[in-house]
Amino acid sequence: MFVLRQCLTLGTKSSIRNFSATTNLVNLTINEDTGVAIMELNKPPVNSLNYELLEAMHRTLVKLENEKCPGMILTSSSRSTFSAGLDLLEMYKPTVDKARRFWSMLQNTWIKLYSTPYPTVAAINGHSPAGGCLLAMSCEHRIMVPDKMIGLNETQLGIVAPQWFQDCMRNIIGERQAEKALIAGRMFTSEEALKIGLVDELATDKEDLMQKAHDFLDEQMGLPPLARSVVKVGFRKDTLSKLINGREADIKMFLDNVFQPKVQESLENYIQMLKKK
Ligand SMILES: CCCCC/C=C/C(=O)SCCNC(=O)CCNC(=O)[C@H](O)C(C)(C)COP(=O)(O)OP(=O)(O)OC[C@H]1O[C@@H](n2cnc3c(N)ncnc32)[C@H](O)[C@@H]1OP(=O)(O)O
Repeated sequence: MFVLRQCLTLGTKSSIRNFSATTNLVNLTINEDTGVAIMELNKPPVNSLNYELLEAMHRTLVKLENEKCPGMILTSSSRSTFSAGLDLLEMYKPTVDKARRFWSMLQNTWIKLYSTPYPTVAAINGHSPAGGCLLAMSCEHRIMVPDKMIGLNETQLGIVAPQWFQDCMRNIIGERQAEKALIAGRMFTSEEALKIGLVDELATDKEDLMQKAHDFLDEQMGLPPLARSVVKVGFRKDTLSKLINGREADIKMFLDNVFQPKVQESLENYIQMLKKK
């Protein structure tokens, strides 16, 4: 543990391999002593998930899988935001081809993240609405800094959280809480999210956040990895298979939904509102 902390705080070059050169959108740091990967989303200002960021994430997850990563921390380089969710500009007046390509990459990335055999922890160092919340919920453990917001707020935007977003939430906070949260499109403060189990721990600041994330991975990496991963994937397989076996239907649902005039109107108003802030 001491070695790991020293590497992180001092940035000891011999112990950390940094792959940020391969893609600027995701900074990947791997500790050579422990193998632990830190995947830092780096699309300023708010890590909105456009095709390019999703593709960079997917590529990074494939790399980690090939290298038999023992554990991964997902976090963000933004000071305010973990991820602002799906990039609204990808959904506002797209061509059919662009929308289809975007949604398919979102599916690819989520399937990879949700099915990782190794332990994953979301170090949520900022706001985490909608697709940002999905990323956090796809990790095994969630630790969040205080005074930020997290949740699936789609309803409030006049759009519908896809079934697999909803399933992820239901799997974590249970049927009743998820139904209430999803119908209202409710955003929770960090403290409220802890109370309902949407996040597992709160941290005092970024340093504490990363320390707690490493502590979680240390504990998980002490377990027999094969048994651990079989149980994890077993718990997730129904949610995964639903999407994997229904990818085309899910794309069709997205396309039908996103091209509705009412949805386009809601997106336009929301984008304008964000720009005027
Ligand atoms: C039809 C099927 C739908 C499928 C399901 C959809 C899922 C989704 O994920 S939809 C996206 C939902 N996301 C949100 O509701 C978040 C919107 N953003 C915010 O609430 C805030 O930006 C914030 C709390 C995340 C961060 O606040 P702050 O630090 O104050 O930053 P600003 O609001 O000033 O934003 C900076 C900059 O970024 C633009 N922006 C914010 N979010 C998005 C986004 N999701 N997509 C694209 N662009 C976004 C914002 O417009 C600002 O732009 P500029 O004015 O040009 O700087």
